Amino acid sequence: MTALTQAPDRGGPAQPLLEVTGLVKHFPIHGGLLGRQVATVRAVDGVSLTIRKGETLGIVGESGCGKSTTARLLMRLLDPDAGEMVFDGEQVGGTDQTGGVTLRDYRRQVQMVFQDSYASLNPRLTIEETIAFSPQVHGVSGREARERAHELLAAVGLAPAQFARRYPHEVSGGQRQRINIARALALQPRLVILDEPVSALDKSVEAQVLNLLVDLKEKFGLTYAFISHDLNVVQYISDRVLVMYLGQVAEQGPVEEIYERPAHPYTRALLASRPSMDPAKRRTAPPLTGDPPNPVNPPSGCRFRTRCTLAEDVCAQRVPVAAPLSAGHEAACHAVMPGSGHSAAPRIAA
Ligand SMILES: Nc1ncnc2c1ncn2[C@@H]1O[C@H](COP(=O)(O)OP(=O)(O)OP(=O)(O)O)[C@@H](O)[C@H]1O
Repeated sequence: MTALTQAPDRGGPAQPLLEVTGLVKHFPIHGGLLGRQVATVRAVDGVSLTIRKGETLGIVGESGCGKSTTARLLMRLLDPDAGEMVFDGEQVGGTDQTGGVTLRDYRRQVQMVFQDSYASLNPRLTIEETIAFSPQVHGVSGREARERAHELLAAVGLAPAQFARRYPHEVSGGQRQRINIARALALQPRLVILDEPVSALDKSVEAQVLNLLVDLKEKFGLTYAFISHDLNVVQYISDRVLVMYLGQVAEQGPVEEIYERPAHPYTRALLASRPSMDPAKRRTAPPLTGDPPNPVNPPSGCRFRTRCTLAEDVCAQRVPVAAPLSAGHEAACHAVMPGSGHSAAPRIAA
């Protein structure tokens, strides 16, 4: 048995693997003849989250709410403007002097799978070369890296004898996404960030790839952050769910809590807007209307207030903080925050 088929001891499921506090990423917009900065897109604006060992954290929200920017920050493909990241108890971005995990080591332990399976593969490399590339960069011998590539091809359901020598354009979209997954696992990561990994696939292929991801997580002892705008897919795959709105966290909690007892009006509206065959799952709240505001100039106070049926004066005046609702479930909404001044808020006992 080789190292790849043996899941290393990664600790109990409740321990945090990645803890992120106050993550911020603003993009400057330049314009005019002199190319001066004319505006700032507040793509991610104070996101805090925890991904526990062995779990899948689903991240949902409408287009433009900052999911992909969050994914790139978690992967450290982008540098945050502010915020702290702690990976398995160690500060991310440390040096020999400061201690902590170096970015190079972090980027080995955290890998990413993107939506566009074709764009993320080099068309000039065979599938075997594609998967073996990163291990070789990290000092694994050519022979061992090729063996690892074949083992991973088999693990993602592609017969090595049939696929190893082919090029990305010679396989289907679903097979290409399997290759991307194999490539992401080649450095034996602990955390895999999946950014809309099944959104470009047909429904039947989508189900196969989702089941494959579930199997691989078990087999290799992985932890996932799963980003998607598809609430049904996120419900299927996640243990916990984080709902983003306009660069911030609206609500987070265990998957059953979020889907059965959503507290934030945004989560309720999102769920009411999703396509469902089950009438009981439809229209539990008014569905979403309109588009999210521009993240260059977000509304004051609660960012959702301009689309919220519960909005009151306090929602424009104060930024809501996350209110704890039940174990691990919290929502940033004045209407659920005891003593917030919102007419629907629980009263604080004297
Ligand atoms: N490099 C960039 N420069 C300027 N603005 C950016 C940049 N990248 C993202 N944005 C903006 O940041 C906001 C968040 O974008 P992001 O792609 O993270 O959202 P998303 O939730 O992943 O959306 P989608 O589901 O459409 O991919 C958007 O308004 C987007 O236009």
